[in-house]
Amino acid sequence: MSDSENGRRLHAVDDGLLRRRAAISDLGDALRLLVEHAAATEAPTEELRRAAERIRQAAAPLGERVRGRHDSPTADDMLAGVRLYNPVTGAGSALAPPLEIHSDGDLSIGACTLGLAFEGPPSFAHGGVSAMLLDQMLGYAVGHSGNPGMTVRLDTGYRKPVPLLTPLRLTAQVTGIEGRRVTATGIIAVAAEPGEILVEATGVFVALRAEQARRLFGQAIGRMRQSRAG
Ligand SMILES: CCCCCCCCCC(=O)SCCNC(=O)CCNC(=O)[C@H](O)C(C)(C)COP(=O)(O)OP(=O)(O)OC[C@H]1O[C@@H](n2cnc3c(N)ncnc32)[C@H](O)[C@@H]1OP(=O)(O)O
Repeated sequence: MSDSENGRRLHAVDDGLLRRRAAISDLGDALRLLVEHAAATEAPTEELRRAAERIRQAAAPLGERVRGRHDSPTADDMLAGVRLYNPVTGAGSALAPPLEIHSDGDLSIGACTLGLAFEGPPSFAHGGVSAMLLDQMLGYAVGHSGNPGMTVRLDTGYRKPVPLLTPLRLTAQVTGIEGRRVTATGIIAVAAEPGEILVEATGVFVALRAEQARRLFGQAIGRMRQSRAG
């Protein structure tokens, strides 16, 4: 194959991948709308039954070709950090708010708004949801520092309840690195009052030894390489 033919082929593959990622995001948006409406609806009982039937019908074709536990989604790029179904940040996930994270120097900054589907105490977020957001924030900061690891400890302090339907600002940063252990801290605040801490967390992350990475993720990485080669 000539260079230009190869270039055209790669370009076509990229276009296909981009279109698939856009479609996954679109489906994610639709699912999140559904989840939020389902948590908030006061529609008549018969409408709930009709909706349940229509949703089952819509889900059926998606279930005809599915991946197994160790297969990466074909649209993901684990090495580049593209994880479309991450339950906190994934654009394709029905469960994700989704939380959007970027870095400003050593500081990781996140933004999201939690809908009624995330309710714990009336009108406020479930405490486990706050812990999930902070685990992701801290993990991102740890990865961004160049020392990615898995959470081995997450301490959360709940100072004030986190309001739903209110833009939130989250921040995180690495505070210490000792051998394989990285410590990070983070907070959740209302975006309009970023100085007032609602929830704070400190996490300890441990870098995997090569044999641990092979034991835990070897099958998934092997399948990802196979599917890329094919
Ligand atoms: C950009 C990408 C963004 C991605 C964000 C993702 C965020 C989400 C991250 C997660 O949620 S990860 C999923 C939840 N975590 C897990 O499932 C991890 C489960 N734990 C394990 O599988 C093992 O603990 C692990 C393989 C990580 C480590 O096992 P080891 O047997 O190597 O640990 P070891 O007991 O030797 O401890 C290593 C170090 O950590 C320390 N350590 C372990 N547990 C600890 C703990 N609980 N608190 C404090 N330190 C702890 C331990 O003292 C030791 O310190 P030293 O090296 O200084 O001796």
